[in-house]
Amino acid sequence: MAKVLERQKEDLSIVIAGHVDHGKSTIIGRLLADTDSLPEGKLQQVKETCRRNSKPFEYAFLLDALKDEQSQGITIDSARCFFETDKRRYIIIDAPGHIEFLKNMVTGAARAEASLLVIDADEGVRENSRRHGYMLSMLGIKQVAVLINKMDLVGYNQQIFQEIVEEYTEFLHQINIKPISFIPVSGMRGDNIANLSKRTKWYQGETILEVLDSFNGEKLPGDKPFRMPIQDIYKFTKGGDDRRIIAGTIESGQIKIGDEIVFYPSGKRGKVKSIEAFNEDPKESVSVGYATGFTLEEQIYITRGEVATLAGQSRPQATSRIKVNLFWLGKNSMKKQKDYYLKLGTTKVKAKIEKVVRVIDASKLSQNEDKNEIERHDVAECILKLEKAIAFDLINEIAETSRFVIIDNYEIAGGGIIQNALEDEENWVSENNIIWHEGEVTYEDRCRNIGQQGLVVWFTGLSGSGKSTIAVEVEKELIKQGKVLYRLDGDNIRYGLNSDLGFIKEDRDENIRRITEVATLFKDAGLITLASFISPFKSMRDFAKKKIGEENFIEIYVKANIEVCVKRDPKGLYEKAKQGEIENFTGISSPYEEPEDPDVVIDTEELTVAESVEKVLKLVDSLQITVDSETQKRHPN
Ligand SMILES: Nc1ncnc2c1ncn2[C@@H]1O[C@H](COP(=O)(O)OS(=O)(=O)O)[C@@H](OP(=O)(O)O)[C@H]1O
Ligand SMILES: Nc1ncnc2c1ncn2[C@@H]1O[C@H](COP(=O)(O)OP(=O)(O)O)[C@@H](O)[C@H]1O
Repeated sequence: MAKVLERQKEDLSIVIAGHVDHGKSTIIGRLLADTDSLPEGKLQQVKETCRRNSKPFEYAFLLDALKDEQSQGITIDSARCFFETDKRRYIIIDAPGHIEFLKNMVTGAARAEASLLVIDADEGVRENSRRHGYMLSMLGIKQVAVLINKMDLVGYNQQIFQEIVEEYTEFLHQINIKPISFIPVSGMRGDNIANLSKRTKWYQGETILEVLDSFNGEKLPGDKPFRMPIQDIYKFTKGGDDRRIIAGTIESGQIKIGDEIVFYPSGKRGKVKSIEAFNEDPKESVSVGYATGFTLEEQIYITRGEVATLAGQSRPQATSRIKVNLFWLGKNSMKKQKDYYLKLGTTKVKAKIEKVVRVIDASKLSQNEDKNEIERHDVAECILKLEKAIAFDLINEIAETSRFVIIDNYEIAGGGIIQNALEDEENWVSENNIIWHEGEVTYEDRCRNIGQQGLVVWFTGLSGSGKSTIAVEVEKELIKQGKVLYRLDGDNIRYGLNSDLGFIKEDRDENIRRITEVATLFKDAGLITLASFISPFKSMRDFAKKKIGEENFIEIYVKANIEVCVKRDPKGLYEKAKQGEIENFTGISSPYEEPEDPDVVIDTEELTVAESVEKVLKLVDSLQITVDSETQKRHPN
């Protein structure tokens, strides 16, 4: 588990951004030097090196010199450095690559609460001065100070300063940012960084350090509703210790023992039994910023990616259709139809563009409503369709649980914020006034009653590959183990429930849809369902997995070559199909789409029936969390 954060003096993370060569590194070097945050002798050492190489000393060199030093507490990793004023400790995040910055903002590794935007007085407002402003505004960083740097190059001319102030203020106004101040500075000469400069007598404002100290720090814990994205569940089952610690980092709010937690999107609930801290005594309460864990009175099954919230406080949104504002930094444009991953908090789901509403040029602020793809450096408003519902907040409510990144081919390629939660189109039932009637007995009650969790083991494969043979044997073994289960088989279901369906694609899809509904109900009853169907189409297998729930679903590909299946031909059907007596026969005259990423592949040409069965049982065993019989309840509360 992540170490609990040590917190003494207040921390404030600031992102520093600006066009290349506008002087970010020099300003950072100055800030470190002027606040005595450099290691003993470092300044002298760098000056000495410059002298030896007959190079004029620059404060920017300090950053390079510090990059290698990891031990001093104030040194720099490639993107961050630290310094202190009397008021607090600052973490300066340099945002050169942006992707890294984006990742840090979204994962919480380094989350900026304010920003310094640097503009070169000599060059004036450049494309990136505007783009970076836009990006920060979008990510919800509203505390901004603008540093007009290199004033020495323009003779400390107030007129030039004023013109830039006017031009940039107008731009920032359009993107909803009201800068706290504009400061005329020279990183090179140290004007208005830690001390007011005599060279800008016309400037009546504050130094950079004073402005930093005037930024608001993070909101007090408890100001906002509790949010903790679940990172992991740690199970201890040895030596009488049967705790299940639900771990994560608290993004906002606080909890205490006895509080009722509601997890989203599942809606599951439980009461906090204990609060755990790594290498520390258990605590009574814990608040924002801590990596922590808690246990619950109830044994409920939740997974990474859910968001823990407090009952009675405002709830997060949960849907699989969202309207977002995103900016794209990927080499390849973001396109409709293509699958991406969206990562928000600890959840990661497949995402597709449903609609590009408009594309905005972040520098010129021009808009285009006819584009169908999002190019590098574009900002876009679009509707995303996610593979399943996720929990999140809107940017104005809780920014931390509203920011996301988009992953394209394993790399972060864009990011943004969620503007709106949209109705799930699949939710036609609500439009037809059909409302699921929740009884008072919960899924957890049912599971406790029979001492197991609901699980669907889905066997897919060609006719004759061995699905039924294996499922029948697995069923016998699980019954011996005392499990409560039911086996659903292609032929049996088509015997009654689906006797109206044939083998054209539409009928096969409807077959699997109905079976999925049945399996979902069985799962909800706490049963183990062994489902063996050819289920030749990936889209319907994915549908089953999504509907039943990934954590309660195992996909097993029972694999055997078509030639082998034809040879086995246990029911003589291949022979008939070849003679043209059966139409649309899978593998002969109808396709079978092989699973791309099943939980397990059972190659029945290689394994014996007994070996196949053992493989399945092992997997079922590793996933089935047996509910403790002592806590079994015959009746729910
Ligand atoms: N045209 C055609 N294609 C495939 N299978 C056929 C066909 N006609 C009848 N059968 C018999 O039906 C069983 C498959 O039913 P499923 O419900 O599993 O099929 S599907 O998932 O809807 O594709 C299948 O059972 P298994 O051999 O156990 O797979 C066959 O016995
Ligand atoms: N390792 C194996 N696993 C399962 N079945 C096997 C295996 N090796 C041979 N077989 C034979 O293959 C046939 C599979 O038929 P069946 O289980 O009805 O397939 P399906 O349900 O996939 O149509 C049976 O006759 C079975 O005895």
